[in-house]
Order: sequence, then structure tokens, then C-alpha cells
Amino acid sequence: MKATLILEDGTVYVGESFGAEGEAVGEVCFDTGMTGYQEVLTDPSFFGQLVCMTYPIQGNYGVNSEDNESDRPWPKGFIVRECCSFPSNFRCEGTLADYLKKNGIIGIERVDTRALTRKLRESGVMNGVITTAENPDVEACVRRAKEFAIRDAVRNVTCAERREYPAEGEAKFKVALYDFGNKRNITRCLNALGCDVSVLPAATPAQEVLDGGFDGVMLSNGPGNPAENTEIIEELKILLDSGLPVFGICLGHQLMALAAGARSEKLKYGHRGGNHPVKDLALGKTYITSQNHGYAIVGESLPPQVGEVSHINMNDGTVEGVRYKNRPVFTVQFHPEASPGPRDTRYLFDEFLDLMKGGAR
Ligand SMILES: NC(=O)CC[C@H](N)C(=O)O
Repeated sequence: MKATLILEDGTVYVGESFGAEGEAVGEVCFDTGMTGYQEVLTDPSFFGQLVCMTYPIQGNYGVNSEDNESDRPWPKGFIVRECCSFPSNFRCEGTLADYLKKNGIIGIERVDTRALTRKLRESGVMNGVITTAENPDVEACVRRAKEFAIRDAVRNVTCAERREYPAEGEAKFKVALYDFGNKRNITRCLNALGCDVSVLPAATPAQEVLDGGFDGVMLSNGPGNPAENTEIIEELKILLDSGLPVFGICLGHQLMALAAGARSEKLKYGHRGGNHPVKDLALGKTYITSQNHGYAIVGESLPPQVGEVSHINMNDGTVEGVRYKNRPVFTVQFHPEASPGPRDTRYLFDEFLDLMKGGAR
């Protein structure tokens, strides 16, 4: 069956449908990861997006029940060069196409993903429509794409109620994890290091965390424009000055910086993939990191008496981490939990544990 991708600038890519049928409107972004499509699909940070994978074959090792980063896939559509129909892997439990169909996600293949990626790199991020209609009305699709905006993102992906995830082995610490769209591997990493983790809805008041007997707070990744989360930012202001250790990842990093008085900006086309070089300024060392974000914190807007930039992206110089002054609080824009991605920066979880022990970072 035919499928068509129409960008808001009127560009049309004709391909073939391989997931659900119908129409999806969303923000088109590209991800350069060579593996990890299942983790990408189930990462709640992709809520509302049409994700183009730059690696030319997807689905070649199928899908399984162990690699999910949340309970369901979140992008509105998946754009690939080729979707493999006969996956081969000892862990494979089904095909990517069936998985998308079952979950109502539209997939389009046979798209020149190199041309699309170049277009987004040159023109910047754009909205689009994928439709399986035989003769789509391009003008109407362009209108719908232009009208689209990702709104209430965190509210749509956060958990409805608190859930407990016990430590592996002896529990050393109790961590409150704010779920802004949490990737399961953040919970797994903490559990593996001996933390009992309570995953909390995004709207949990800071006071409840302070009264909860926790040793530290983890702020998760999540979708959407960080600046729209005004109520959460107010709660984080309380946590920032509470003396409790806090570690933030991606959206969690952005929200804490906004709470500290900084400003966020939308990047031209974002960073998504598993090969982004980031320099830890204190160590003078560069790590290869996993990333998925469309916004960043503006370094100069961070009040210098509150925090300083700790990491920068070696491709474009954008802020990749903040260390807060006189507070046991640090955050990173990239994904130390990876999944998919390199594990270079897993050590940051140990640093969070050191803070909870009361040691210096
Ligand atoms: N993965 C994330 O947490 C992404 C954060 C934010 N939604 C952004 O796009 O920048």
C-alpha cells in the first residue's frame, strides 16, 4: 500500500506503508542511531513526533518483550528507508511492521531518508503528515502540518500513580524518580546500584518528596517544550534549595535549569542518536553519548551564582550539563542510561550515589 509523507513546506515523499493505516500529523525529526529502533519507539520523549531513522535498514532483528523503554510506542509515525520483513535474531518475538500495526503507529518505507535528513538539517525542524490515502490532498495536509504543535506533552506520558521498583540485592538508598516520560533504563540503572526507586507522577508536590524519607531525587527525560511545564518548574525550585541530592537527565536537566532561572531555546534540528561527543569540562575528557532532544539550555542565561555549565557538545558547543553551586545537584542533557547507546557516561549514576552517601562530587 502506498504511503505519503508531506512536509509543511510542501515537499512530498512517496513511499510504501508498513505499519498502521490512516493519517498522522507530527513534528518530523531524524535519529542517527544504527540500532535500537525498539528503544527509540518506546522512549516517551518522542511523543508527538514522526521519527525518521537515518540508518538504511530497520527491523532487521525484530522486536522483543525485553527491550521496551516504556509500556508502549510514542511517536506518531516512523519513517525508514527499508523495513526488514524477515528479521533474524535469537531474541526476536515479532516483526517491526506487526508491532507498529498492533500499536496503531503509521510507518512509511522506501523514503529517501538521506534527502529528508539533509532537508531538515538545512531548513530546520518541520512538521509533517504521513498518510496512507491513495490520493492525498497535499494543500490540506500542509495546512494540518502547519497548525500542529506538541502540547501538554509531559501530562500525556507521565504515570497515573506512584509505582515501586525495588533494588537488586540489598537496598542502600531510597530514590524518588519524577516521571516526566521516564525511560525504564533509568530505573534499571538505579535498581542495579542498590536503589529502591519510587516512580512518581510529574505533578507530585516537592513537599511530598521532602516528607517521603528519600535519600535523593532523580529527574527523568521527557517530551515537549521544557518551558511549558511552569507548575513543575515551581516545585523544582523547592528541591533545588532543599539540600537533597538531585540528578537530572534530559528534560529533567532542562527543567532544573529553568527552575534556577535559565532560559531554554529550540535547536535547529536537535540531537538524536548514539554518537554525540560531549566534553566534561572539569575532567577535560570527551565521551560519546546517546541523545534525544530538540531543546537546549542557553548557557549565558544560567545565573552564575547558582550553577555553571559542566558539559558541552563538541559538535555545536551547546550546553550538555550543569553543576549547581553549593548544592548536591547536577544534571545532564544527554542519556547516561543510554539504551540504546554507548555506556561511556554510566559513571554519573555512581556520582549520584556518592552524593547520596554524603560524599563530595
Ligand atoms: N529526551 C528528552 O528528555 C527530551 C527533552 C525535551 N523534550 C527536548 O526535546 O529537548
